[in-house]
Parts: sequence; C-alpha cells; structure tokens
Amino acid sequence: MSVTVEAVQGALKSLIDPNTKIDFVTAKNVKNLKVDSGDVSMDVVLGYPAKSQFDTIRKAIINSIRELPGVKNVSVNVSSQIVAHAVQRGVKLLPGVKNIIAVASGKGGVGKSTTAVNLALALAAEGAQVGMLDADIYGPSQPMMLGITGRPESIEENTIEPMEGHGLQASSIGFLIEEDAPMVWRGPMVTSALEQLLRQTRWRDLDYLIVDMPPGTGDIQLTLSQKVPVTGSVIVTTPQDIALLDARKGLKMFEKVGVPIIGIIENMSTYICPGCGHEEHVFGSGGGEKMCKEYGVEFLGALPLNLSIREQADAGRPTVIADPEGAISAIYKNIARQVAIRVATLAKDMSSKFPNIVVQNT
Ligand SMILES: Nc1ncnc2c1ncn2[C@@H]1O[C@H](COP(=O)(O)OP(=O)(O)OP(=O)(O)O)[C@@H](O)[C@H]1O
Repeated sequence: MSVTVEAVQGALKSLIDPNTKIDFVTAKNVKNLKVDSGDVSMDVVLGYPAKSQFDTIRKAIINSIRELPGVKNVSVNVSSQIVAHAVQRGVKLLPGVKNIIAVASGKGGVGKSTTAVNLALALAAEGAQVGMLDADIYGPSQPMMLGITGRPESIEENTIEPMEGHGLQASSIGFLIEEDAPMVWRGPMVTSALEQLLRQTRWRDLDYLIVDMPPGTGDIQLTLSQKVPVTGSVIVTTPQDIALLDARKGLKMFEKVGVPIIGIIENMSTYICPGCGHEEHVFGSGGGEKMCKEYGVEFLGALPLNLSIREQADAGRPTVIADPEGAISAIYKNIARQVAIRVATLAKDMSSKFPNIVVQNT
C-alpha cells in the first residue's frame, strides 16, 4: 500500500512547530506537497526568520513522515518568507519595507538603543533583511554601535542611500541634525525631519525595519507613532522604570494610536557578579512579568546588567556580533525570534491586493 496525501497531512498536523506552538498544516506552512508512489516531497515555508533551525525542522518532518507505512523517499525543503503585515488605518506602507517595528521606552537611558541594535542583528543572523532607523534625537547612537562612519550617499535627488554596518541597512537622525543643535529647536522640527529620513532613505527590500524611537511618551513620540506605518511595538524597560510607571505610559501611547504591542523587554534586570557569577536582583525581581500580566501583553525576556553589553556596543560590535554564541546573545536571539513569530501572527497587509478605485466625473 502506498502512502496518500491525506496520511502525510495527518502526520504533519500532529507535528507542532516548537516556535509557534502550532502545527505546520494549520499554520499554512506546507506548500507543493507531492506524493507519488511512496515518494513524498514538500516545501515548508515559515513566516519568520529561522535559518539556524531549518535543519532541525527538516529532520523532524522527515522522521515523522518516514514512520508512515508505504513511504520510500522524503524530501523537505525548509525556508522562510516574511510578508508585510497591517499597519495603522490610513497610513501607507513604505516602499521597500515590509514591517516596521518600533522600539520605544518610557524614559531615556534604559538601554533602548542597545537592545534595538542587538534585536536587529539577531533577526539578520537568522536570515532576514533588516534595517535600522535611528530616530533617537537625544543621542543618535546607532552609527557608533554599528561601526558606521561618514555621510550617506545620495544617488538620486532628494533621497539618501542607507549606510551599512554588520549586514544591516541603517539611517540616522544624526545625519540630519547637528549634534550640538539646541533641544528647543530640535523639538518642533524633529517629527518632520524623521519622517523625511524614513521616507527618503532608499531602503532595499527589508523584511523588518527597526525604529529606535526617541525615548519618552511626549508629543514627538505620539506624532511619530501616528505617522510612521508601524506593524508593532516593543517596549524596553528597567525594573526602576516599571516602578515609576514610565513603561506603562509607553504601553498606553501605542494603544491610543492602534499599534499592536508585541511585548516588553526588561533590561538591566539583574546584576551578575563578574567575580563569582552570582546573580543579584538589585532592583527587585518579577516587575516586568507582573506588569505584562496586568496589561495582558507578552513578556519577551530580560537582559542582565553586564559590562560586556556596554563595551561591545561602544566598540561598534554589539554583543550579537561580538559574541554570537554567548549566553547574552542567546537571550537577544530568543527575544528576536519571539518578536518575529508574534509579527507573523498579526493581520497581513491587504492594501496591495486591492485595486486603487478612482471615481471619475464624466
Ligand atoms: N544590559 C546592559 N548592561 C550594561 N550596560 C547596558 C545595558 N544596556 C544598555 N547599557 C548601556 O547603558 C547606556 C544607555 O544605553 P542606551 O543608549 O541603549 O539607552 P537608551 O535607552 O537608548 O538611551 P537614550 O534613549 O537616552 O538614548 C549605554 O552606555 C549602554 O551601553
């Protein structure tokens, strides 16, 4: 007796993707399934980047199909395809950018920029095309952390080319405003300068554009979160930040403008003694998780306060690049995977599927 398509689908249905926690059939990952006198072949297309896991997933599928009676050869090709997801009503997607993820914080200095760059690099390490827009007016630090120097090129009038660092495309508010420009002047011009930077950078085929937002929840941040086509937001906090309610303001801001909150990251959560390795919850433990439960949002993970995170970022080689196999990189990569998986479950962008309707008065 040779195997049937239904039998293969049945086996795939009982195989749970450890990342999404749903089976590959329900997740609509299986394409081109062919069953021909005992030979089975298929493509498995994941909605999130997972280059490091392709082989494990492929083997798990092959092993489960091989157990079916009548199966001879099994060929499984695993890949990722990231699609564009819906953004706020009335805001248009950017050309060359599928998904924008805003990384925000309730106040400055919580490690938002450092977390954003490591997340971007972790997504890129898994095979995604990733860009970084440095919108942090108070201290544009992405060029430094990505080891980028110089000015962007302008090949076409009114546009700039993204600069490149560690495989990321990057553009920074630092290219537009002088470092010593007074804050009063920065405030009013900032949203228009940022929009310009976002729209006039010629992003090339990005799966994700990470926006390192200005810290805080004032007018600039609110206007930005209304005008930038954001797929979802990630909020970086510290335990003190949670205690001071700053992080909660960040949550409310995105809720107000209809941007889904992907989750919260607690930074500088614990201190690990470099001498003995003892981990200390200097500012108390569990605050981030508790807040997430209270507000019904995802707790994405916690990073320790660690000297190497700062040193590596300052040296232009953030942790995910400087120590890709280390324990801290594993935390960033795990968080990045969760972000990508959450994005993959959000509503898809359908605007490109509809024709433009023009009403003519004849
Ligand atoms: N987990 C960490 N352990 C140790 N140092 C960290 C950690 N995260 C960030 N830092 C350091 O803390 C400082 C502030 O971080 P960062 O610039 O990323 O914060 P930010 O929230 O973006 O600040 P701002 O919004 O004011 O620009 C930097 O020197 C950075 O290297």
